[in-house]
Amino acid sequence: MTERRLGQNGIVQPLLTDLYQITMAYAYWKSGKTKDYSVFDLFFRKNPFQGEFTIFAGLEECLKFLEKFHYSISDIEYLKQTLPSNIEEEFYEFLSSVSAKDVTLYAIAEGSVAFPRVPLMRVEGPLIIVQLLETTLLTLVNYASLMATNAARYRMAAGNMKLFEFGLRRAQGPDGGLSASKYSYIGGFDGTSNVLAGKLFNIPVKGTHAHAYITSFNGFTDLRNTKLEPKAGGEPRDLLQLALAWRTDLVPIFKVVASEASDGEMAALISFAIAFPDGFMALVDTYDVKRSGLLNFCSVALALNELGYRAVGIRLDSGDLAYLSNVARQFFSEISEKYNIPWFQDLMIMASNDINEETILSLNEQGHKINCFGIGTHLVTCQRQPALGCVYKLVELNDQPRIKLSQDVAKVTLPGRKDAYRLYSESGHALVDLLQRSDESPPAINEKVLCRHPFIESKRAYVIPSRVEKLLTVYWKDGAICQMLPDLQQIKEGVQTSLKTLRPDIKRNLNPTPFKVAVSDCLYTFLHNLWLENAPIGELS
Ligand SMILES: Nc1ncnc2c1ncn2[C@@H]1O[C@H](COP(=O)(O)OP(=O)(O)OP(=O)(O)O)[C@@H](O)[C@H]1O
Ligand SMILES: O=P(O)(O)OC[C@H]1O[C@H](OP(=O)(O)OP(=O)(O)O)[C@H](O)[C@@H]1O
Ligand SMILES: O=C(O)c1cccnc1
Ligand SMILES: [Mg+2]
Repeated sequence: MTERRLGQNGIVQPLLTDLYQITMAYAYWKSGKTKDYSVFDLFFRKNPFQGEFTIFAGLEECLKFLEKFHYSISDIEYLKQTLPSNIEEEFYEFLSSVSAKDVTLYAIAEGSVAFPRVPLMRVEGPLIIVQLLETTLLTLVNYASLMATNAARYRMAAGNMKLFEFGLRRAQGPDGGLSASKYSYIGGFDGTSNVLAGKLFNIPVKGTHAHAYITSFNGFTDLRNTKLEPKAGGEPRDLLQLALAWRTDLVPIFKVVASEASDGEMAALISFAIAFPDGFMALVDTYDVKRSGLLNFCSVALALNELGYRAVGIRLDSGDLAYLSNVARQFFSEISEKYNIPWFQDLMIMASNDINEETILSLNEQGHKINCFGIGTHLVTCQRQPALGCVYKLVELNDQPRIKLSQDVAKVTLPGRKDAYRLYSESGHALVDLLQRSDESPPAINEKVLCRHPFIESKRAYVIPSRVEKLLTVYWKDGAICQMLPDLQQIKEGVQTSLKTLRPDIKRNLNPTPFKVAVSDCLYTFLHNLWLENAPIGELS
């Protein structure tokens, strides 16, 4: 079967929802609302991480959910036991017959940048069914988009450095861990340590070793085998003897006493190099990076080189990562020059240990020689902002607009069935996202269009777009996915392409400029008239 099917999350099913969706379904059904036709918008109100953009993700999983949206016999049995006993039997018959065949779902492209208030999805269809989808769609979009956004921010901070996601052990459970691996890859990571994610989503898997591996060796007597066949074939050589000879040679470069270096660590590195002579990567901070780890690593790497193998690099997991990376690179360069081994100066220096976006930016400022990060906790738990506040709001019922009022203007919903367009400048930058009523004609290239702030009357601007992109397109109709879906790799590339359309000031880390989201003149008037119609006039006394 395709990867996409393999990747399907087994626990995503109709009962993965809030009870109130099902109790509302019964009350809707009881009050004869089975034929009512609804339009819901799924959107967020604020970008996460004090940023001014969000990456939309999770669409494919939503579509897979619609494909199998059906209450099984055991689901119905469970609901019968759980809901009050007065619920009529016919409701359960109705519930066992529901599917998403009468639902139509429009969405923006998965991996695209998105902004507050612009629907990520517009879901239309029978009120009861579309309401029943709320929680599941939200849970599929919220974390996925948050994670992809977090990863995209790390990618921007890290530039061309390699980024690996190491978060499974710290993630919000197995499902959170799996989603984190998938959506951090989409957002810009190069791979994951999560083997199941690698298998399910075809993501590159990578890894080094833990401190336990190093500390499990006490000394050379723990080594049962020290022989390694040269890469080109021939008689196996004693890697330990070769490495020890190199260690003696290197002592003057490292300006340490050979006895300071740990023999247990050296033994661990020898055994790992024998197991993976072509992929030798060493954790060097177990005892002392400068006095032991780097010296032992370089000795083993040079011994491997004698046998025709190229070591990969080191991992630093504690201490001052900027300083230690500079020290390591300096040694690698000296060795490269002294022994005329050009690639030695380019060995990989991976850093890990509680890295977050700010750490990467700070390391960049300080100057460092790291070219790869392994990132877990902060990335997968989105520690800086643990949830994206996507909501799902009714905007139209039976062709009548619906509005949700609030004391907080930011929470007032934009009523009616709407379309969204992204207007671009001649240079290719996105200028504004424009929301219009669906029956308005779309903005046209090279024609002036009035873009209004949804709530502040005086804030408006004319825009003459050089390109107009229709953001919401139909993905699900008549019971089937109706667009070719991009694979993970294409979505990942789409994220970077989409981010390139944003001006740098919108993407910067500190006090970024908000991207403008506007409404058409027609939607502005419509919204404010409806607001006045629905807002009760109070009486002062
Ligand atoms: N040069 C640096 N600039 C900014 N932050 C750094 C720098 N080097 C390391 N860090 C960060 O500082 C923190 C150091 O954490 P902590 O004090 O727990 O680690 P440690 O003492 O080095 O390691 P451990 O306790 O695992 O031996 C980590 O979050 C790390 O990512
Ligand atoms: O720091 P994170 O971003 O979460 O990255 C993953 C961490 O997981 C491992 O540590 P481990 O679980 O062995 O424990 P430690 O915290 O004591 O290093 C690894 O050495 C990293 O430090
Ligand atoms: O492979 C690694 O180095 C790794 C994997 C998970 C967590 N920490 C490190
Ligand atoms: Mg750690």
